Amino acid sequence: MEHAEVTKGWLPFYENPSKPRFNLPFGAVDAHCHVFGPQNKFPYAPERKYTPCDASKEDLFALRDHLGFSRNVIVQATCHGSDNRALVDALQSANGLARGVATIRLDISDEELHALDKAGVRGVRFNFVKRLVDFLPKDELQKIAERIAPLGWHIVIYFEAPDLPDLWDFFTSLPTTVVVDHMGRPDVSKPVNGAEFDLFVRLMEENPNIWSKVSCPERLTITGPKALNGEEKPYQDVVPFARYLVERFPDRVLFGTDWPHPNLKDHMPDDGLLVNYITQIAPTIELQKKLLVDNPMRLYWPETLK
Ligand SMILES: O=C(O)c1cc(C(=O)O)oc(=O)c1
Repeated sequence: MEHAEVTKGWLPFYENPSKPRFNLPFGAVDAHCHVFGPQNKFPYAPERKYTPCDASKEDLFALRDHLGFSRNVIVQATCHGSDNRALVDALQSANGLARGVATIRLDISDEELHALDKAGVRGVRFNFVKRLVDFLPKDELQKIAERIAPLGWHIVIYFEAPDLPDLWDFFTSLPTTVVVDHMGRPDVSKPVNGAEFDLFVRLMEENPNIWSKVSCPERLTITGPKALNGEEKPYQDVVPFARYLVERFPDRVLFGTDWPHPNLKDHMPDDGLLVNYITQIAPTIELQKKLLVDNPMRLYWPETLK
């Protein structure tokens, strides 16, 4: 099998992250993380826009235990396209402690859809970030939405803030719960009460089916400080945005590490310090429990709550 070279300048995930000072609440879910390959078993998709370092299920589960999470939600990474085999393999190895978000095409058969559901997939991802994917036409996405809705799945959307006005009608027409990746990627140099983030807040305010991941400060930050070298209050420029959403929509927010942090150019965070970041955006025990336990369990393991 041909071995693809890792994209130039690719930053590998942080080795030996520190132990978080923040004790995660019992049953905490890392609701956004990925597995990459390993490519000799699960080759990357021909249409991918980057080739990462492998980041295996074993590495992911070891990180989960080290940081003190109980469960993972593994999101299909764009480098695997709509080939969900690495995701399914990880889900099947997780003893029920992982759920998945897949990427699918409309030509998927009902049998394949049900196999994904059985493996633990509970959602599909629609990606509108130009540097990551060639978009699928919206009418195709609409049809995918109609196929997955009867399974009780939800839709994860990834887009950048300047594209929200154009995508608004599409997003608000979706028939399922909708989860926005990384707060819709606000420009954090703009005010938290400015027009750009106001629009995002309005999206959530007017559409009770729309949730947000308050993840990826390491991606959104401009002035840091970075989660490195023991920094206890990292990414202060992102805090007001995430904290606003956590306090205003406490029952519709999720947090994930985004490990292994694809496409970071500037630095690779120490994941232990990234966990400490959570106390800045969810300052009370009650908010922490909703963000890290109650909300992800309701969305991904509802059967355990009956
Ligand atoms: O911003 C990114 O580069 C990025 C990429 C991917 C992916 O390639 O799936 O997922 C993410 O959550 C974020």
